[in-house]
Amino acid sequence: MTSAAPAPLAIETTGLTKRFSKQLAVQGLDLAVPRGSVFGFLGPNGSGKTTTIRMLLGLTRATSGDIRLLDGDMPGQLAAVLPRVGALVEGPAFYPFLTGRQNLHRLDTADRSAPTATRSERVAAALDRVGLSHAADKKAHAYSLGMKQRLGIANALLMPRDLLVLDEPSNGLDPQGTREVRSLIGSLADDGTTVFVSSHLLSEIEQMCSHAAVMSAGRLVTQGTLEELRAAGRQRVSVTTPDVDAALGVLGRLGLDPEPRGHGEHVTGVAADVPADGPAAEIVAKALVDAGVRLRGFEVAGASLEDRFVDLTGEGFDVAG
Ligand SMILES: Nc1ncnc2c1ncn2[C@@H]1O[C@H](COP(=O)(O)OP(=O)(O)OP(=O)(O)O)[C@@H](O)[C@H]1O
Repeated sequence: MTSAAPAPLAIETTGLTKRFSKQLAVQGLDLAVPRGSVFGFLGPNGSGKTTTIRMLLGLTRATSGDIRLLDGDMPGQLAAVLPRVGALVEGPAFYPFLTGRQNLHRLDTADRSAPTATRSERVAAALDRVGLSHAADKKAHAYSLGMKQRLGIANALLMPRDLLVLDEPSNGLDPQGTREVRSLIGSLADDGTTVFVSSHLLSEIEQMCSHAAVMSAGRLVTQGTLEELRAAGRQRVSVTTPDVDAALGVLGRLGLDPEPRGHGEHVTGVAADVPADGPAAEIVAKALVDAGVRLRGFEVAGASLEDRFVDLTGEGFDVAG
């Protein structure tokens, strides 16, 4: 599934495939990342996310398929495209006995497209952007993991970027570090930068992304806006009412297959699964009310992305933040 409105794409891959000697790590990937989106690249460990990101950035060659990054072909137009892309992949190596600021100066020196004259200013701005100004002159070995990760993101922000590619930016972080990184990503997107962020945590993607793609065993199983992905799943409607027979009749007439909730004399209502193309919850509620069914409770459940993804991949996802 792709986004309904054909927006200009920041990343587009066609049939992208990577084979390691015996193993197909990525198979026929057609990825469409709209500009301005915060795009979550979700999948369990080993599903091919890092391999895909490495191909996108020209760090490894695709076995077959095409990549367009910011309208340039990769890796053909790598030299023109990469200065517009900030990346955090496998965490940059920092010198522990240099300060955060000194580390960024060093990394900026290595970037030939980065003007020397503005270096100090840009380093200070990047540290400020990630909330590390107060720790700029502390040695990197004294940084927490979350601070190191933010320093890595600051490195990606030393130059103005149209696209940020972040591979598992909150991997290994405690909940506080995870929150810091998450809110930082939200604020980057507010500036209009497209952010492509991988994670194996569904909750993280749900909290910060506008779009997502799901990988399973090297294949893309779905992509789209979070609303599209949610809407494509089944839901379960549960009604609490004393008018059980009437409610069963109404739901049946809507094409659903309702069943009573509760046992014997303790039937408290009815419930029914609503398929993705079934009536919307508000239609069900209105039909019940119009038919004079007295509602004590009306719940819609199962509209979670987790259910949807488990349906699609047959795998559970880590949901903990
Ligand atoms: N250099 C390599 N040589 C051989 N196999 C590899 C290599 N790199 C990755 N793989 C394999 O390709 C598959 C996809 O790995 P990849 O690292 O892309 O997954 P991932 O979704 O990023 O997982 P993780 O979150 O654990 O990094 C895995 O089965 C992995 O073992």
